[in-house]
Amino acid sequence: MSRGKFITLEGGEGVGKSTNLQFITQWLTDRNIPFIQTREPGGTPLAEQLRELLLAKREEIVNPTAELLMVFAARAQHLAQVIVPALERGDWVVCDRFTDATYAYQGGGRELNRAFIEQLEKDVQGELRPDKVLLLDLDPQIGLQRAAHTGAADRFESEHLAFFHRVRAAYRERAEAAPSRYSIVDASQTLPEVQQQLAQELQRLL
Ligand SMILES: Nc1ncnc2c1ncn2[C@@H]1O[C@H](COP(=O)(O)OP(=O)(O)OP(=O)(O)O)[C@@H](O)[C@H]1O
Ligand SMILES: Cc1cn([C@H]2C[C@H](O)[C@@H](COP(=O)(O)O)O2)c(=O)[nH]c1=O
Repeated sequence: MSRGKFITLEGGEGVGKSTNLQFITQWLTDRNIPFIQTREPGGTPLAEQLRELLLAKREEIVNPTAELLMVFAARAQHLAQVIVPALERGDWVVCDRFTDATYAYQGGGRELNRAFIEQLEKDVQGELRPDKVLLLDLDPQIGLQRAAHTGAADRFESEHLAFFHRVRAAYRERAEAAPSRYSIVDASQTLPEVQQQLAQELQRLL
């Protein structure tokens, strides 16, 4: 039994992750590829509770290091309980955000030390990295406008525009540094154009 493929979908707020996750899971279903769909932060009962704590708006200012450690606490649980067993069974894992989001939001957005994130990544994940990161790239101003139609803003969505420009730049920097593992998809295109590119990227993984 060969290990399943690990695919992550990344991008700023309102780039179309939810919409395109449905497309990706339908694409896999149509080809009888066994997969699980999951998300970060989240994916297990404990990690979902940590997600709620992370996303809730609150009076208290959340310390960026505390935020980073909570993200990795949720990830450790998610990896042990869900992601690693699925990959070992031969299932593909389609994950809505993973560690690239940490480099983008906590590294770029919060400006935390990158070496600290790298150390946590090594300690929590060992050698495990996604086989393919699909990065939906969009001007944050457009993304926030799109996201505004999908409900009340959470703690991250309430950040200022400069935060999201740093998030986007950090994502792009990572993707441009490793083009074989990352695919940048221009999310300002029409949905059919975005999905045509996603299908091409998935086809290459077969
Ligand atoms: N390529 C596109 N062009 C125009 N509108 C789009 C496109 N992709 C998605 N949308 C629309 O943008 C809105 C946000 O999309 P979606 O909820 O999929 O994004 P998201 O990245 O999951 O957002 P969030 O992170 O806020 O949940 C939806 O109304 C969706 O229909
Ligand atoms: C994995 C991860 C996520 N975040 C932030 C990014 C988003 O604002 C929320 C998740 O909500 P969404 O429904 O996926 O938009 O969490 C983060 O800051 N760091 C991370 O590692």
